[in-house]
Amino acid sequence: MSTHVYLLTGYLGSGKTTLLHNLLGSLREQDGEVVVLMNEMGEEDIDGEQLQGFGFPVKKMLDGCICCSIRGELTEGLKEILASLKPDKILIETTGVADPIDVIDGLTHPELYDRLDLKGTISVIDASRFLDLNSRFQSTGSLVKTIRNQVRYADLLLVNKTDLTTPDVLQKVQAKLRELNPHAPLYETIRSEVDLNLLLSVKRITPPEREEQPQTVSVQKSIGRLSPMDKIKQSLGIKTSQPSLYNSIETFAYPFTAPVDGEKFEDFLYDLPKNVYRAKGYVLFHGKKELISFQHTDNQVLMFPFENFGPKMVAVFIGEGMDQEKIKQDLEKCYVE
Ligand SMILES: Nc1nc2c(ncn2[C@@H]2O[C@H](COP(=O)(O)OP(=O)(O)OP(=O)(O)O)[C@@H](O)[C@H]2O)c(=O)[nH]1
Repeated sequence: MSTHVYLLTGYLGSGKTTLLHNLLGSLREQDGEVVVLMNEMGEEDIDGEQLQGFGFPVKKMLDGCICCSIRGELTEGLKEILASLKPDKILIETTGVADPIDVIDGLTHPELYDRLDLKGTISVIDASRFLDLNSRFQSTGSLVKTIRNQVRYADLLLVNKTDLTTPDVLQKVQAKLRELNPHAPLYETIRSEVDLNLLLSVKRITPPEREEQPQTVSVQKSIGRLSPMDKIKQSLGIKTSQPSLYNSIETFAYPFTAPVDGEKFEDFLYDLPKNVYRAKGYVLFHGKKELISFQHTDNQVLMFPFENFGPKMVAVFIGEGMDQEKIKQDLEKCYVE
């Protein structure tokens, strides 16, 4: 029997890890082996630390983006998981800037094709930022395709963070999502809370249901038949040699050398330039004992005490064209003199 695979996608900070938390919490009460495969951009793993403790193996790929190591790490990782753990389900959380098509490429590697059954792609959308990201990236052209593909190729859409938006904006978000993907079931959520059974019964949307894509499919005429990977691409209506848009995204990690002033650090996060899409990590505030886990997306800063076993004090930044030196200098001003 093949292993069921669920792909969790969505832009940076949309709520994928929160969804994994919820899913693992519910799956713990059911039978069957579950393995989580996640990748974290940058050198440090922040989300993985927070997923420990559910009793399921969490396999991490830290070395860059899932889509760039598709024939290497993802394939090798999956092969290893299948051989050693023989799970019933694999949940894959992709980095927020992965194009689901690239990941589907990896899953359709010839050696894995028969052993994995991709049940569907679940896309988490940050309702409070979707319209802004869509128009902002449209003007730069850099990530808009990835963001749209995360919607377009989803088999189920979770419109998350509805608590941070108004009914009016929500309606516009839904209209835009429906334009991109008229068929996927769509659920509004807060903190990615949704009935587990709805997620697990996700079904791949088959080609006739998909909107016609403007791109033409380049069939391998010389061979006369399509490889499994190209079949998937064809079914998705895309070219077989689509370049990844990932290249323009960069990450860096900054290890803290001492505790910081809490207020200065909060200001630092709020003042981060717009081209820093995400910052997250663990930090110690001067005079306090407990570690603080922080999360930053462009309109939100969240901090909470973190009592798990001791992760390193580190900040990870994800963005485009970031002035790393300036960010590090600003961060160092947060140390207590
Ligand atoms: N207000 C609010 N916050 C949320 C909601 N869902 C998630 N969050 C918070 O948003 C932040 C980002 O959520 P994550 O689940 O880490 O998002 P992600 O998509 O895994 O982020 P990346 O790993 O960077 O791609 C966290 O601090 C969450 O607690 C929501 O519905 N409402």
